Amino acid sequence: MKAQIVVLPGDGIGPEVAAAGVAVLRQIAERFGHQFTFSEHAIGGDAIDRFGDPLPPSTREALLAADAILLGAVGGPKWSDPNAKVRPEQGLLAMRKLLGVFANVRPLKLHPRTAALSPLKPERTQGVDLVFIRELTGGIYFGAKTRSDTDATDECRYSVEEIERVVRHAFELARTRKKKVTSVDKANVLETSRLWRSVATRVGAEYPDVALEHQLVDSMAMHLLTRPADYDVIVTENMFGDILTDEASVLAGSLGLSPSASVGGPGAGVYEPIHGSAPDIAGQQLANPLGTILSAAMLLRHSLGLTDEAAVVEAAVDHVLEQGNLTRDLGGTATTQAVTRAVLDACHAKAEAA
Ligand SMILES: NC(=O)C1=CN([C@@H]2O[C@H](COP(=O)(O)OP(=O)(O)OC[C@H]3O[C@@H](n4cnc5c(N)ncnc54)[C@H](O)[C@@H]3O)[C@@H](O)[C@H]2O)C=CC1
Ligand SMILES: CC(C)CC(=O)C(=O)O
Ligand SMILES: [Mg+2]
Repeated sequence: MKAQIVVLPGDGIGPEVAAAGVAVLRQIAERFGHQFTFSEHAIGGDAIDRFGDPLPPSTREALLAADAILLGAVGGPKWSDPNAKVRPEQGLLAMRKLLGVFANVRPLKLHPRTAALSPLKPERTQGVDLVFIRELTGGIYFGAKTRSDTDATDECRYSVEEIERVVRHAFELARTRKKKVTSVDKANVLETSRLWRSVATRVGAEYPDVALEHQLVDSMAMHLLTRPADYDVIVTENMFGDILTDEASVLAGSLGLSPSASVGGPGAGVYEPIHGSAPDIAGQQLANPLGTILSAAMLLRHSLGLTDEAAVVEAAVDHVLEQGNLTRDLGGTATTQAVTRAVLDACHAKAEAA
């Protein structure tokens, strides 16, 4: 198959992990006889430096013509002055809005070797297999903002349509899994959450085969650490999902292991690790590339329909974890490039065996 893949390396460790994802996709294309074309474009701080715009027109044009998009990460201290007129993260938000990718799918599957690194007792993490569906194009990140010398505001707004489509996405996914949806909100305080809860309840009635429970976000943050194996699909609004998924990544052993797919728009999906640009380790080959490589596997499955190829990549990652070829965040000493090389070797072996 032919596919145009737009690569957005971004800032900090973004280029290091994006290179790992591209290397794996190139090898899969070669091994399985696909023609993937890769084109790199600017986003975030890199784009501010080069074009004065965190999502320049050349990048927008490429995004709209792509079959799939692989992103590293954006942001960093260089562009983080609270008084800066323009910020890298605006490029990321503008891209999500441009593509209409309202459902951010963040799976959390644990590998026994790395789950053992989690601060939780093994009996607590046993059997954890859950997926967050985070609403991605609405809520407080996209509301009107004001700031004066004396105060500031961020508006949080959700329409029924925005809630309904993402909740429906969660129910459809739950039907293919353990048939349970947990809808997370703050309905004891927020009007947007009360609307969220009423829409989730109405949509849930259309799925009598799927159990629906509502959970307040503060206690959800606690339950994720005390009984994570009780959950299947967790659907929530943009900011709550952003925060809960970083928390949940700890159960897997490292934030660097978590992939994501942003889907639901009319065009291409966006695939990126859930972590940020990690300025504290950038440029040192310390970044764990596995979250990005697993995002590349999601790209193969969800945007290109290449399920066998995606399974080869996921099996290769499992093999590398099993072998203990680990970056520093997982207690190892391997570099980003060495772990990527190990995944490429394992992909080769798994594809031969397939
Ligand atoms: N999608 C994106 O592009 C995102 C961008 N950001 C941006 O990233 C910048 C840094 O934000 P932080 O709050 O520090 O979050 P972060 O996710 O970049 O880093 C948090 C901690 O996790 C570690 N870490 C993250 N990814 C890792 C990996 N692959 N391997 C090993 N260790 C890893 C970092 O070294 C750091 O100690 C900010 O400018 C923020 O806005 C944050 C989240 C997502
Ligand atoms: C700019 C932020 C919304 C990025 C982030 O933290 C994320 O998408 O996980
Ligand atoms: Mg985040």
